[in-house]
Amino acid sequence: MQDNQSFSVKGVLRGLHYQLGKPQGKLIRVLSGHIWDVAVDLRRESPDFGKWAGFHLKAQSSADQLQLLWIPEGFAHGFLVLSDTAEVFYKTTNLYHPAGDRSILWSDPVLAINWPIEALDGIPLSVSPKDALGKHFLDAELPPVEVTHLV
Ligand SMILES: Cc1cn([C@H]2C[C@H](O)[C@@H](COP(=O)(O)OP(=O)(O)O[C@H]3O[C@@H](C)C(=O)[C@@H](O)[C@H]3O)O2)c(=O)[nH]c1=O
Repeated sequence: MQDNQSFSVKGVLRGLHYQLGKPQGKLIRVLSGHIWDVAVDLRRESPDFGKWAGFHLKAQSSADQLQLLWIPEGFAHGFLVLSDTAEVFYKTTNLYHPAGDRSILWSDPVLAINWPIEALDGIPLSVSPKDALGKHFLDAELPPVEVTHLV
């Protein structure tokens, strides 16, 4: 539906983002560099609700397999750039919908995401003002329960 591309330097942390109203599944590919990518299950009906999963994603070199990560609708998404620079390309299942744009705090203590900050070799984290004001998980406005998931 929409193609996005972002460029970031080492230490940039984006997330944890999701959209209300027009949820976005995301197919992630790193064009250059190395990121640690994380998905958080926000589907209240899911047995994995509130759990996170992290993945190292690197650009494909001639010897490597192509790495693509699929993040379904109903998940929050974020990543931390571990290489000097990184270009990330991702396709989404819905268009950007600013009114539904939401951010959960990357450092939320309930989620307790184990970001690989030690891999930054002392480079400080860089979080946007918007993401620094992300909601705590327990205060976040979550997507509605998907009736289709219950049957
Ligand atoms: C994502 C996006 C942002 N924007 C604008 C809004 C704002 O002015 C500027 C920067 O927005 P952000 O700070 O949200 O950009 P960014 O931190 O790159 O947001 C992305 O982060 C990763 C982790 C995701 O999961 C993506 O879905 C997306 O939310 O770009 C668009 O116009 N269209 C878009 O699709």
